[in-house]
Amino acid sequence: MDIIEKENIKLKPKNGISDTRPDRLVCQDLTKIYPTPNGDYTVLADLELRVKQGEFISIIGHSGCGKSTLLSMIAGLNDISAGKILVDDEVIRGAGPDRAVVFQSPSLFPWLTALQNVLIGVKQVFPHATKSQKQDICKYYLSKVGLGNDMHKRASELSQGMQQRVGIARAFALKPKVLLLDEPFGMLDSLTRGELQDVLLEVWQKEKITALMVTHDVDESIFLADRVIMMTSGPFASIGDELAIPFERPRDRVHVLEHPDYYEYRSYLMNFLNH
Ligand SMILES: Nc1ncnc2c1ncn2[C@@H]1O[C@H](COP(=O)(O)OP(=O)(O)OP(=O)(O)O)[C@@H](O)[C@H]1O
Repeated sequence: MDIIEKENIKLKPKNGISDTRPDRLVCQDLTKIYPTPNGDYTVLADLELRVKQGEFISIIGHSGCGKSTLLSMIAGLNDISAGKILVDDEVIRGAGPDRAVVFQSPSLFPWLTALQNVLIGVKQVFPHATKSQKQDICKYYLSKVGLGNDMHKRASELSQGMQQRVGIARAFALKPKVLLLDEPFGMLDSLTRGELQDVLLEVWQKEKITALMVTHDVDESIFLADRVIMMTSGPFASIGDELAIPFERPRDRVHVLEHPDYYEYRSYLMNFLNH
């Protein structure tokens, strides 16, 4: 028996922990076909995924396997070729405020302040709230991400890390049912990346929004998630395996790194990616 098999046997029972929370998000037989000049390209085929209310999922897989395609279909920004996506048992049709997205680059309006940038979405999602209620929602989340003193600065005056903090505040301020994060820290230096992972976890811990995050970083996937989903390589990609991460919450980076099971989880994921 080689090391991988041993690790599989040790880890599998932990994946069997029963979770009685209802499903928030379900992908059924999800297929995505892109037409290309050389014919149809089936990126995802018959993908099945169930995510519980309040669960934090990380999605890892090789470059080009279809992670962003999956996320953009859940966001309603990319057509579904076959199958369906349900949020709280209702089939989604296009984008909606119940699903907020944080992209790698937050695409803020540079001439508007951080507060004004967050307000744009809040005005659309809460049209009946008073002006001060809308402002309070934005200020609350901007403070939560550490921009309490910088919310009146124009986006063009903010560092990349600060802009991504605005992106996170903007997503949470919409009070979505599902938060979709597509490599949100991919462009940041490792120190800022760690800081924003902590910020994200802190706000998520309070709000318990169902979250799906695409990442290339195995350590990030473990630190943040309740469950890491491993996608097979495309074409015809789907979910190849999954790993439950039962570390207690709230999580502390040092405790997670020192946990006796940490390197077992890490090598399980690395083995998947390397085979
Ligand atoms: N609009 C499109 N038309 C045709 N092919 C596309 C289109 N968008 C993506 N693809 C292809 O679909 C595949 C999956 O792309 P996707 O961006 O979803 O992968 P990914 O896993 O997120 O990649 P990465 O990790 O590098 O960001 C790739 O082969 C890509 O070239």
